[in-house]
Amino acid sequence: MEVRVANVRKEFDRFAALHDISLDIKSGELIALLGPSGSGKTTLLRLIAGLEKPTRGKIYFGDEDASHRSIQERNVGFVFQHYALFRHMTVAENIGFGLKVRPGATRPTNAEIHRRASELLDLVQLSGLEKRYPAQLSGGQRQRVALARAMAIEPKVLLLDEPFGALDAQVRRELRRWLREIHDATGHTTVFVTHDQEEALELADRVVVMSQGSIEQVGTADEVYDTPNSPFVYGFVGDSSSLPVRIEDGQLWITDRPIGLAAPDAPDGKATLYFRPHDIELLDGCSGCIAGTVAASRRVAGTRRVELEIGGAREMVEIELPIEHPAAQKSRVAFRPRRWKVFPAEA
Ligand SMILES: Nc1ncnc2c1ncn2[C@@H]1O[C@H](COP(=O)(O)OP(=O)(O)OP(=O)(O)O)[C@@H](O)[C@H]1O
Repeated sequence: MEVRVANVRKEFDRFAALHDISLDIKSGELIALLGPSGSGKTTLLRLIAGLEKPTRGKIYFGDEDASHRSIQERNVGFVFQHYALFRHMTVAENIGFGLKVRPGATRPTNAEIHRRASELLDLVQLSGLEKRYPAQLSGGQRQRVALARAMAIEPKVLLLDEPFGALDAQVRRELRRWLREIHDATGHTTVFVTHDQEEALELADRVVVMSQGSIEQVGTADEVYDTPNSPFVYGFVGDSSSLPVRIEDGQLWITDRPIGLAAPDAPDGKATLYFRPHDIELLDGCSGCIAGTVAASRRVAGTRRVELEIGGAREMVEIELPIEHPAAQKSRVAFRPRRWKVFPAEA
């Protein structure tokens, strides 16, 4: 089911948690809402679910305006961070619950509910555990059951609010891969909330980067990582380095030197250059590049982070080199970023 969020604003006591958000989610897509705490991810998810009503704007399910439909009428499946399984019900009963409480004629027979629960247990790779109670499962297993329960009602949309947030890093990574496989097998339109950029980039067809109640950028993992469209996205999705520069006639300068980068469309004046610390080309000589003195260097996992003091500008910038790269030992390093962007300097 395609979902369209059209100019949605959400206020709580006049505080705007979401400012006029628009987002088109395609049928069968796996979308990650990514942003820091308080950016509005959960509010957007709850609006799509029907757990909140927009202050302004509309939410469409297909062609239908669903803004005032209840969560049951929207037929969405929801999984929360903290396993909301019924403690006194077995795994199979938990999974079948949504079907069992369906009214009258729409309620499947017990045999059908049983069959559906078995199918879903197979899908989430928990066959054999149907008679266990939630307390007898690991955290990761409980979240698989929660997902099976959400899928049992054949939802039009699956909404997952940090479903792996309470689990340790390794289980999270396993479940992440597993969720992607389940999604590819079932094709549910899925919206996934996370504040973990690695999770969003690995899992989602498209990532929606949110900040302070607004959408900063929507794109595939590659688009959001390789071509961030704001300083916020540079900083939040992956590592970034920045340097104050000046633009004159479309050329970038640091103090009295042009650095060999052209931004013909940028207005003259102060600006900030952003790039990824690893996405650079080291140069031997330097007429038209960025040059600096190695001030510090440290090992970070499989790479070496080198802090350069940029001549004259008294600015520090960080680049990333292979661990044993000789340039890290040299006192002078010259480089040019491969992919970069300039944004007007903040006033
Ligand atoms: N029911 C509410 N009443 C008042 N303010 C709320 C309510 N729900 C959310 N907010 C506020 O709206 C803003 C967005 O909250 P939201 O929970 O959507 O953020 P989030 O990005 O999901 O954060 P987190 O990652 O911490 O869950 C926050 O400033 C929050 O305090």
